[in-house]
Amino acid sequence: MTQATPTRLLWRDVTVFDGLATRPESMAVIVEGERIARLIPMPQLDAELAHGCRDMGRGGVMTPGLVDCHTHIVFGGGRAGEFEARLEGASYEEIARRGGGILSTVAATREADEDALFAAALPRLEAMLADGATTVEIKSGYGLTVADELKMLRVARRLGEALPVRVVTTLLGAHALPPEYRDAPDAYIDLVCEAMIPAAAAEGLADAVDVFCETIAFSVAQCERVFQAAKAHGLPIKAHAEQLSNLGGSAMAARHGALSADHVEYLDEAGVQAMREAGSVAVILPGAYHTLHETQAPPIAALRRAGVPMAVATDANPGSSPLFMPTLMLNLACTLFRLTPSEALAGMTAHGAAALGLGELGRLAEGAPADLCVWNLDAPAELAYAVQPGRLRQRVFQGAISHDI
Ligand SMILES: N=CN[C@@H](CCC(=O)O)C(=O)O
Ligand SMILES: [Zn+2]
Repeated sequence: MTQATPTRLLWRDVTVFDGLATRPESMAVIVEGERIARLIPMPQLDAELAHGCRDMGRGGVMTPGLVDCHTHIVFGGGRAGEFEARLEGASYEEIARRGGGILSTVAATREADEDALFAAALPRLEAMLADGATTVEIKSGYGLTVADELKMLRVARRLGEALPVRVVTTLLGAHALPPEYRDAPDAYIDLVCEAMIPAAAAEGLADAVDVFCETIAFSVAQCERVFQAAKAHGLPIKAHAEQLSNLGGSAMAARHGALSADHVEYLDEAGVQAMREAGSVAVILPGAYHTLHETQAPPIAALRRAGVPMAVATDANPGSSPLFMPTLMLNLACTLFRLTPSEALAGMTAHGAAALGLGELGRLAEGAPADLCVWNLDAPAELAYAVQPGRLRQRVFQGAISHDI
């Protein structure tokens, strides 16, 4: 429930995960307007500091608002049939090659108008907010015509206006080859570069440009052309890469200064080093790995050794990750990929923000934006340890309380 927010809000005795690590002491936190004004050990909280503050309660765990840096939550239709087909033995790639998978969502998304897409996506986004998200990236990629890609991006922008959340939009025109270009993939890339990117940039609808670099999608050379066009329009870039095979898309993306390479199950040492040198974030997507029953995990130890920041996201989409719960991903990142709870939480706060080029977000620090969550927990690790809805006590977005139980 949204409430009128006074200027100064005070929490006492909270355990703080600051976006990178848990603070060792019990803290007091004061929010003033849209910023965190004070973040201090409890003993330093005196009557003068507390004066005039609204008491927001005592105890619990405070984290930055969760940053889900990779989602596809605007789409038409559903893919339960494909889920069944996979359980009967078909692979994700086979389904894609026979025109199902992403292309079946493309057909349903083209059919739907903006209002229908908005109405379908709204509860998905609401579920993420109820689980602590304050920033959610949303990709296009199920339209694959100029008009339908822009339609998806407009819906994403509308979602950000309708709910107390920061929506970051990404143009993913190079997600799959649409049927009408079946024999002319380079001509489709021409369309992405010469029409889609300029139109999205002109209307201010895209905050970044993404590609799917994979044998069932686009080659490294084709993705590189998309990146050149994006950069010519001043848009940051990112890539779905090394999900099902090792094509070298992550290294190419890194050479172009990509914000992130996402999935990266098949990333090799050269790719890790290219990402390290470029400062690209590796976005780990355990939901797709889990749903597709993949067997090759991302090279977590190599990424850790190289100091490549690892983000964690839902990849919420109708096919490979129909999972709309950010905190579930914290658990899966730990259980499937052996991230520590602290690494997983950093992946959905500080590093998730970095993967979007929003370095100021995802941190609890004096002067940082007041996007934060208070959880009914004793320790931050519990967020990754158990999968349990309803633990969110308070959610503050841009200094305003948007959830308070
Ligand atoms: N890998 C490509 N794209 C999406 C899947 C989208 C879909 O299957 O609809 C992903 O991130 O997993
Ligand atoms: Zn994706």
